Amino acid sequence: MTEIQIRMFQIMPLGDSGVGKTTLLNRYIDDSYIPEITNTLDNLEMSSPCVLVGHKSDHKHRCVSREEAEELAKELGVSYVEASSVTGHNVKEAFETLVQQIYREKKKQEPQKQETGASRKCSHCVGLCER
Ligand SMILES: Nc1nc2c(ncn2[C@@H]2O[C@H](COP(=O)(O)OP(=O)(O)OP(=O)(O)O)[C@@H](O)[C@H]2O)c(=O)[nH]1
Repeated sequence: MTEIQIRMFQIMPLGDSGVGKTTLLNRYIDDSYIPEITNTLDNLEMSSPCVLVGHKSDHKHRCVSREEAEELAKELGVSYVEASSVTGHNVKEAFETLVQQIYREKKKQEPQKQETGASRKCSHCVGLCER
């Protein structure tokens, strides 16, 4: 019988107010876009694993060039993905890139541990099923 492992991760979108954290999550979770969303967060700090998302890639006018953003991602040592909650472009990829990084980190932290059967860590937001 095929063994299925379920891992649960907590993730957190970070960024200035209005960059589109809520809409990005909505697009990923519900595949929906609701443009009028009230502000939900002020500033927060957090450590890696992290993916830098160049959001609103559908926008006609860029605030930051791809080169600048890629340079920043390199400095920070994180992956860079350009995405849009309006069109859904690369939204899935952004979250999957993050989950892959989390998974790699966990593997590094637990190199000896062989898990069998279902394993459950903490709840919220994203679950990854491996076959
Ligand atoms: N063009 C474009 N606009 C977007 C996109 N995503 C969000 N927006 C716009 O940006 C606004 C802010 O989006 P939110 O998701 O509320 O931003 P937030 O980062 O959660 O904001 P806070 O709650 O203040 O932290 C939305 O009302 C949309 O008008 C996108 O992919 N493309």
